[in-house]
Amino acid sequence: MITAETLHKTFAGKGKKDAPVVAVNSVGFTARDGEITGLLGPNGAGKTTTMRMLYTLMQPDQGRVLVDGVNVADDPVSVRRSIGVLPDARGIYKRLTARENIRYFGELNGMSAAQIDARIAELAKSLQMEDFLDRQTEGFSQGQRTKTAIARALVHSPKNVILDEPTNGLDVMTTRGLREFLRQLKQEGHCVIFSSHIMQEVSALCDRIVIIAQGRVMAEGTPDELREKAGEQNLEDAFVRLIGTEEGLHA
Ligand SMILES: Nc1ncnc2c1ncn2[C@@H]1O[C@H](COP(=O)(O)OP(=O)(O)OP(=O)(O)O)[C@@H](O)[C@H]1O
Repeated sequence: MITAETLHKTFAGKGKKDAPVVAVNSVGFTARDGEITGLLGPNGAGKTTTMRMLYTLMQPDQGRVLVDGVNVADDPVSVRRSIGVLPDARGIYKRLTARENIRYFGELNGMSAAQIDARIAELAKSLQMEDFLDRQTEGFSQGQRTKTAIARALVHSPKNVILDEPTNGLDVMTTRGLREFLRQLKQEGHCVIFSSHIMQEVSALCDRIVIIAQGRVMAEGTPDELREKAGEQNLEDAFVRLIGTEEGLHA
């Protein structure tokens, strides 16, 4: 379970005249185990910055993050072991094959060679990576890179999974496969958080949705709760009403 409490993050403006950018302004929500929680918001809403604070890459100016009850600021090392992260910059090593990229992370997490091999076989099957698993990743398509980065994030079977725009740039079939995979993680009891600016993506997958715009949580709840809150039958109309603009909510 991941809880964000009143997170704030402001970036200093660059250049003499630039004002500071308030990227995240009092964001709070809880992502439960066995559920998929979606952070939905237009470009620049603060999703990536929020996620970076969840996965210990960035420290909030105010507020705190609890992962399974542990304050990230108190024990970032143990928290990192219990989370798997697909960062916005996928950052896979291009000289290594997909298998070597995944294996390296397994080693960093203290897994044995046999454990790593078994886990890679499982992930490669679920993510349909078998055809390119032993190719060097230089020249990989965006979908192949994303799958490699997801497998690498999950090699140590982390309880909590944080994915920044996982379906960005993926084709329809790959997206469907990935959705199935995320549902499988949920069924296994993992806590899954992912971000997206595509309303249809979030509504197809999420148990709970946190709508973020201009660094703030505009609304939060199940799709039904959001429809009720907005007084709209149609989820898309509900989003538009809650966010106050249609900008950025479409594919
Ligand atoms: N390192 C940084 N320095 C300065 N400003 C930043 C930095 N990182 C983010 N920002 C600003 O903070 C705001 C929120 O950015 P963020 O990347 O969190 O949004 P996002 O919701 O993930 O957007 P997108 O959907 O476009 O990826 C933006 O105005 C962005 O320009």
